[in-house]
Amino acid sequence: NQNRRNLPPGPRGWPIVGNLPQVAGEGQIWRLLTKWKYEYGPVTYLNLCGQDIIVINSRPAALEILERRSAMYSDRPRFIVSEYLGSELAMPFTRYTKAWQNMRRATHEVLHSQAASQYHPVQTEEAIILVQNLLFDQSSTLREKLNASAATMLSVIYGRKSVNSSFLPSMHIGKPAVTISEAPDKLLITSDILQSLANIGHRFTSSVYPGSYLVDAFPILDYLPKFLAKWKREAVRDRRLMGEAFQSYYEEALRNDVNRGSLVARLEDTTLGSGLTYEERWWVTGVVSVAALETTSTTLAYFIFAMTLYPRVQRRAHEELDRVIGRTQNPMFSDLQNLPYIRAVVKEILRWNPPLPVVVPRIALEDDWYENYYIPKGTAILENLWGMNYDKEVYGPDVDEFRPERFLLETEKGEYELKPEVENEDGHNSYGFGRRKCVGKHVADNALLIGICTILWAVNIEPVECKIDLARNTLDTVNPIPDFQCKFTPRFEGLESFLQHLRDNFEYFKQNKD
Ligand code: HEM
Repeated sequence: NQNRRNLPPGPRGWPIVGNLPQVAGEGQIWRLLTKWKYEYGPVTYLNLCGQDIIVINSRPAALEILERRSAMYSDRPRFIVSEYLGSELAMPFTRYTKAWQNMRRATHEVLHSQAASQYHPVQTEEAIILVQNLLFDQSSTLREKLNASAATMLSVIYGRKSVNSSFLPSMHIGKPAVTISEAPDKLLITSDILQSLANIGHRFTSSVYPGSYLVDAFPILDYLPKFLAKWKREAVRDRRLMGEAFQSYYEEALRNDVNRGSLVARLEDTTLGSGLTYEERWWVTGVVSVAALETTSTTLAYFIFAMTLYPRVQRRAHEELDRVIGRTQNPMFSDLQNLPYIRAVVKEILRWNPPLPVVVPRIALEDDWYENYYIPKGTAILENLWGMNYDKEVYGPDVDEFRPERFLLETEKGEYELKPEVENEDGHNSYGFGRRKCVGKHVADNALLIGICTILWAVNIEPVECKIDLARNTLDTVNPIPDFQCKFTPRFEGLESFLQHLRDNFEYFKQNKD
């Protein structure tokens, strides 16, 4: 094919295996892809054992290919192990099918920007609970506290009563025996739903990591019978475990949600779930919970980490909060319009350390051209969101720095306002592009805005002298959680009783007591 002479540039590969040796075993692949971006440009060509891959490294290329031509680029390629795990039921991994459309429609219905504002009250209350836990709860780890806060979404999906009755970590006896990072490829389902959902997420995302399974490079290996293929046995077993877990969460929610407001109840009681089979309904609710949980809690962890590294940013945020909100009331969603610095902090966190630096690839459904480059039909298209967020031409030479001011203009009074071009735009690329763009984006933004604002309003975050380990080489498409220590202290006297007073008057808390 003459056109193949016009494939985008990329690193030279080996005969037969192509670029596999360069990418296989390379943890945090987005850093390597971003290094190549500076050598080869906005689109890079790779070949993994004959599979064409084009990496999209720039926002203009992503907008042109994934948004303007989205009809041609919304399908996912086939990953054999992921298929055995149940990808056809797991929305972020599903092919571009009628079933995906029905799942997307049902989830969009409860997550679009106006629907998302219904959750403001519970997100505001959850932010207060998080602050209380950060300051005064010595019994759980930082990660557990952040996960519990991100689990607000579970109450939307499964109903508040279900979440309160059994899902929150404080209700569980003992800690899970194995943590996520110790066993990413062995699925562990425990009585702790938050831990189990995180483990399910890692099982899927690590199964699509480039080069992680030989069978995806050499599909002929799929003909091996189960007794000769450990990966197949494990994937079949894990699919069963996930299905059983999702089904039990779903059915427990159906029993407990007497108010019938949860996504689960709406899927059963209204036309929302009409295009979905019973099995698809418990999978979609389970998988959306997975997608919501760790992305949000990892972003909160990076926020706290950034505050330990950049006290100057924390000081400026405190100044803005003292000026706009004061200390006699807690932040509300209606305050955010007057808090440009806080809004810039949230944008900068998502730019600086996106929880998903690369995304499950798409596939080109037809032969196509981008600028003068040829994209053959069947090419896997990989979004390098990290590379886009670290684009020096867009964000300046200091892309490694955490600097919210890049989204701000300073006024004559020495205050800040958001640059007009980011007032209604994300300013980063971390939610992806086109028809598969994150469906939970509005809920996620709201949780981060009110969570980060409330933490900064109430708490001083200081580093504790320790070795920070950011170099872990997980073979996964998700950003590893920073491992660090810090100290939280109240920002003003009387905070403890003020928080308790707020909590005593919560709707959420009252229902909790019923
Ligand atoms: C900071 C938080 C979050 C980030 C950075 C994030 C990012 C992303 C990204 C990059 C994708 C893939 C987009 C693509 O293929 O181009 C995605 C997909 C998805 N996200 Fe999120 N997400 C977040 C939170 C959430 C939340 C809170 C929910 C649910 C309430 C959610 C539900 C989903 C679902 C269901 C998909 C699959 C969409 C599809 O394939 O149609 N996410 N997310």
